[in-house]
Amino acid sequence: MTSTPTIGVLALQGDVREHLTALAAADAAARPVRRPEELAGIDGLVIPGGESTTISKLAALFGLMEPLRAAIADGLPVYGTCAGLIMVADKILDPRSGQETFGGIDMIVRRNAFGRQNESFEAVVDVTGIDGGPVEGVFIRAPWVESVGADVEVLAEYGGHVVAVRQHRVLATSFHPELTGDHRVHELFVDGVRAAG
Ligand SMILES: NC(=O)CC[C@H](N)C(=O)O
Repeated sequence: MTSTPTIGVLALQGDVREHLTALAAADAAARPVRRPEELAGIDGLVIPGGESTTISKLAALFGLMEPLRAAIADGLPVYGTCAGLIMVADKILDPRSGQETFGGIDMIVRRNAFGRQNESFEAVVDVTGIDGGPVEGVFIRAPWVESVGADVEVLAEYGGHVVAVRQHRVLATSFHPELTGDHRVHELFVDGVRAAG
């Protein structure tokens, strides 16, 4: 692959523009993806936060559920943030009825785990594989990872809970790094996409 991979941002809901900006800063060619045809030609995909129940519904409506499941199973590198982490989980502990995921990481996640009382906060998180000190994570009604399978790497914990994981080419964080102007998590993902090519 060339040194500038093309990375899609799933544009059904969420911080699409901020992810496009962060990916461009991490030296990727980034573009929104809404329709199954737009999956062609991408080297990786970011799934933004938002509301996982809505993303699940919209993905089904746009005909993206099966193509994306197949692409991930086939090795497409994906980075999911917050609701995006939920979308790449093989299992949700507390799904809404009918809520589905794309899967990709052998883990069980708990939605809204950090609690409604404290719905949104920022915290510094040490992420394995990221140099130069901890990253500032923005947690917005964030999930945590309840348990992981043997092939899943835990990259970060916060408050005793797993908040960043990777399995093969799929990376996921409970927090939003696209809101801070620090692009190191996106760089970690883009480096992984280059290595996969
Ligand atoms: N900021 C977010 O992405 C919130 C995730 C949301 N609580 C969900 O269950 O999908």
